[in-house]
Amino acid sequence: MIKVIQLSKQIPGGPKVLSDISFEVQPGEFVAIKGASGSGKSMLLRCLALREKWNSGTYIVDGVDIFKKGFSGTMKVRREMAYLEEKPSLIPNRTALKNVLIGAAYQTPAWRRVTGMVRNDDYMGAMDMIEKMGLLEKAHQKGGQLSGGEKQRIAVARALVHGATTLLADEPVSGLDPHAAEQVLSDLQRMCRIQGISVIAVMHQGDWAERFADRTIGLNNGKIVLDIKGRRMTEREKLLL
Ligand SMILES: Nc1ncnc2c1ncn2[C@@H]1O[C@H](COP(=O)(O)OP(=O)(O)OP(=O)(O)O)[C@@H](O)[C@H]1O
Repeated sequence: MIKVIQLSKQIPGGPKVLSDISFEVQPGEFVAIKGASGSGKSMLLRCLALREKWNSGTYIVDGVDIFKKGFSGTMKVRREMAYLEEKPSLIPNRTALKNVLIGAAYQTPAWRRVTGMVRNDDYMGAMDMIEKMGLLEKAHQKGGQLSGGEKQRIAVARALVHGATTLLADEPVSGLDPHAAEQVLSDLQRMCRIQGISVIAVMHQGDWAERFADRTIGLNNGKIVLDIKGRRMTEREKLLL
């Protein structure tokens, strides 16, 4: 379980972009973050991934107080929380499989990377993730030859290949056509339901959040103004974003 208590973030010498953010996310929950442009959605994800320093707040992951643990807390977040940036890129002339294996590169000794030899375990793990994203038949196709939706699904496989339990995804369907977006989101939904992976995704456009997420957290001006579970947003609530 992830627990965020009173997270605040101020840009050095600039504005406060997140104020008193508190929420919990259960294993297997699919949480959508919504809010107008500039409301702090990407900043919130980057803070959860520890890509941005928090000014204040408490961060508890599986019962571990991350900031109290220092370096080992940071390593826990790096291990357990996979971050998928908006429009991730694949290496176009490498296969989908190689692109996923690169996701595990920091766990691979330099000599293996130089010789290009891949551990059987890594190979199996990468193929397993590609299969979970429904793309086994594309594993040996070059990254540059995949469609936008397939690239995104391979990027999800690459982000999760080290065994992360949470995916932090910034606009995972931006720029995709509706069919591809639907496939990406239903894969993510399946991962939550079957494998208990938690997904926290910025999904501001359209009604994707309502259709695929279990819960919607709404931000306005760096503050949580909505936290809705198991139902659609009312028209009045939409006006708060
Ligand atoms: N490095 C920075 N320096 C100054 N201001 C920043 C920086 N990063 C973010 N901000 C500001 O923080 C606020 C929140 O930014 P953030 O990128 O989280 O917004 P967002 O809700 O994701 O917007 P969008 O939907 O347009 O991507 C914005 O006002 C932005 O200008």
